[in-house]
Amino acid sequence: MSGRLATEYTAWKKLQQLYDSEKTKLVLRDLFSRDSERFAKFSREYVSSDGPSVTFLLDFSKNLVDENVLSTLLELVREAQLESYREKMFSGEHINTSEDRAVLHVALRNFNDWQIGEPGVNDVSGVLAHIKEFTEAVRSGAWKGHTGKAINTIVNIGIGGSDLGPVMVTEALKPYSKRDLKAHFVSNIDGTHLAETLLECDPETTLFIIASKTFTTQETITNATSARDWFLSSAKDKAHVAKHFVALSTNTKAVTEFGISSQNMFQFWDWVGGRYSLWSAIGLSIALVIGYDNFELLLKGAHGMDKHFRTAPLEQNLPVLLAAIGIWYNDFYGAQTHALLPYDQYLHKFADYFQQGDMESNGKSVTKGGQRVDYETGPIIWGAAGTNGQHSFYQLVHQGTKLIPCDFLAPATTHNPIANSKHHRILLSNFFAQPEALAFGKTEEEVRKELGPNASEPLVKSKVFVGNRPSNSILFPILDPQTLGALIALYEHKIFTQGVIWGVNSFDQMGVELGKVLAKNILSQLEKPQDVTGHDSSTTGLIHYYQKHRKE
Ligand SMILES: O=P(O)(O)OC[C@H]1O[C@@](O)(CO)[C@@H](O)[C@@H]1O
Repeated sequence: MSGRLATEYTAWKKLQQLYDSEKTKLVLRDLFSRDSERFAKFSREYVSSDGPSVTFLLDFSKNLVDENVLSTLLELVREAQLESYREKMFSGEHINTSEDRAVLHVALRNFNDWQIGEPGVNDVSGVLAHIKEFTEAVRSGAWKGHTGKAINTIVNIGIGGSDLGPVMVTEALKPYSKRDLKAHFVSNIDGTHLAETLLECDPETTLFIIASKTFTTQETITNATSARDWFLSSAKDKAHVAKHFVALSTNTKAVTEFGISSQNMFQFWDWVGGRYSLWSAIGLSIALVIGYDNFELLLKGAHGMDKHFRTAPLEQNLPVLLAAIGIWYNDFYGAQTHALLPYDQYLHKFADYFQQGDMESNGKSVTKGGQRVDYETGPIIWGAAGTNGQHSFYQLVHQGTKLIPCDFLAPATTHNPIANSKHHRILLSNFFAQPEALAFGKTEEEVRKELGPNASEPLVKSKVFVGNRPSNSILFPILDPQTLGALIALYEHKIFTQGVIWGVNSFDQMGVELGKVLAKNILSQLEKPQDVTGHDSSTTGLIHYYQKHRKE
């Protein structure tokens, strides 16, 4: 049962023994040379069961596993009762125990496929209808600003899950965007973010979207207030706010107190986690940019993956396979990070998105049962689009002292086949080559043969690639809304599965609270040096230096 210490599982102990006894034998050069069927055995093609067609290939053969390791990892998944916990999630049980909430982002893309009893679930379709109606009005020009002009600019003001999902998806699906509708995303409290954005905006043709689940987040409310002040400095009449401000929130009271009417509010519910909210009203900016129909394809692509995750046998279950293999490195090989490396410029925000998605979910050290873990939990998620990463951090990934499991993702077909797709062929040649280099490296013998007999020993040694560095490769036909939806859901369910095994609550975020409280206290002390009390000498010294050197 989840909430237990993972190290208590029998399968965990077996995995430790396997690691200790088999590690030196799990060498990819040997595993591949011994088994010509390895790729066939350790790759799966995903094909959506219904809804919009989605297919992609997951090749996990370049991982440091054999059949025995993989089956033992799946034993661990079973012993942690993943399947039972998965059903609790899908059925709306309050598995977010610290906040007594259900976890039902799957209900946002369910299209009434499954009956779920949680209050609000039956209102999802109504909110989607409101999103459809509103986005079509704005995109068609029917929605007019206070001087009668159509909207040509949207500014989403939100942070964390109220920003990262819309940013990542609107970047990823730019080929589907309405190019004459400019989208901006303001998240940082740093005045620079809003100031620089407003330079691009005309108050007569700009729509502000205030995105905040709680509608209390200091950065967002401060930015929203300043944006409203900026707007009113030219529009003057507060009545005009209604044509240029909408809100996305669970907090109707706070929205109306801010001055946005409930008619201009798109509601969602407490069972939507911030980092799982792009499928909800938080996705309004996405639907404005790519159109409601494509937004619906995004949701339906995710729903197809939900059905796969809910029903596929563990051996065929892609989120479970990714989760299990990730735990093998994180908890037995000592890997501290996991790299997401999309070979698609449109996915350049993919890793950023899952920094919150994964690290805010599983960056925990206490189980749901209140025990401090004695094992590693959530990995550090990072990454960048290929091939840029190859000219930045791949040196360390290939020849550094750290094991960094990598996920490579790529579309077989580009949206931009310039130069007769020459660019795409070069991109994909790297997508294929990097995992090969990481897995199989280059031996000292191969280096000597290449450099000849006169090469110095240090030079030879510096050119050896030890290899045996693991990766997953995900290859899909083209990056369209439904495929993106399925890929995001794939990783969401991977994160869920790992959280169940580690016994942590993947759906609260207590760790973000202390900093906020301390900052509020310091904010009240920034005026004068004598105001600064109750801190260590470092914090006090820093604040005094700031007070001495600030100009404003
Ligand atoms: O949507 P909101 O309520 O403004 O929260 C924004 C973000 O702040 C948090 O750090 C929680 O405080 C993230 O979990 C959340 O996505």
